[in-house]
Amino acid sequence: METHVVDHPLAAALLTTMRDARSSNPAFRAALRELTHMLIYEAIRDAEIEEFEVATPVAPARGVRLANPPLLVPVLRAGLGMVEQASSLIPQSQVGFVGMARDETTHEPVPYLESLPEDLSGIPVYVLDPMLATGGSMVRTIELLVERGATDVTAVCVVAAPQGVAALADSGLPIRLVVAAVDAGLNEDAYIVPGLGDAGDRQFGPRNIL
Ligand SMILES: O=P(O)(O)OC[C@H]1O[C@H](OP(=O)(O)OP(=O)(O)O)[C@H](O)[C@@H]1O
Ligand SMILES: O=c1cc[nH]c(=O)[nH]1
Ligand SMILES: [Mg+2]
Repeated sequence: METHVVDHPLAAALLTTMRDARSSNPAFRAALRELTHMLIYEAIRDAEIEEFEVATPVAPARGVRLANPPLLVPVLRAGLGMVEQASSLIPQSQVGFVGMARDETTHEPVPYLESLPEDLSGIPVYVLDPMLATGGSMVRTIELLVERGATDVTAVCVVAAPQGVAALADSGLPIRLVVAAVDAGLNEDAYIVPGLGDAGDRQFGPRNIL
């Protein structure tokens, strides 16, 4: 599996704000928004383009646009904090939604919402979720996409554990990973260490289901 770690001082500074337990929910959300900008910028670097002609005030010029804009899929809740920035960078993109909550005892993902186009064949899909811990939620999400015909999926994450990266690689699913950092591991509650805590709670407060 292709893994691209976005190694950049500005990305590292934003990630530091997200890691810092003293950062307020609004500060955490703002840093995630800005960091998403950099992750998407890197993720789309090699996307296919098509050319067309534009007229400047002076002369004709070569214009370019994305040949095949991606479908963006934030994984609720935590991925919601990435979707506005991603869709403003790629205004032609459409957005689908997956709701997934990890059971706090078993650490297994429990899907609770699936709002996606019927047929994803030929459409690049960018899954947005800041956290890749055991990898269970991301693998389950990509399985939902593959069931609809997706063959080109990019996971855009902020922090990953090595176990999550391995789970994606071992899944055999058509996936590449763009991430700001791969941390040391997981603790007994399957939280990433050092990580940044619960990315959903740090944006929105505690969740009330599961
Ligand atoms: O790799 P995994 O072990 O599956 O863990 C990662 C998942 O956990 C978090 O969501 P959570 O279940 O906390 O839901 P939330 O976004 O609503 O807080 C995170 O946003 C991922 O979706
Ligand atoms: O560290 C972790 C693991 C799962 N989900 C989170 O939000 N954070
Ligand atoms: Mg959470």
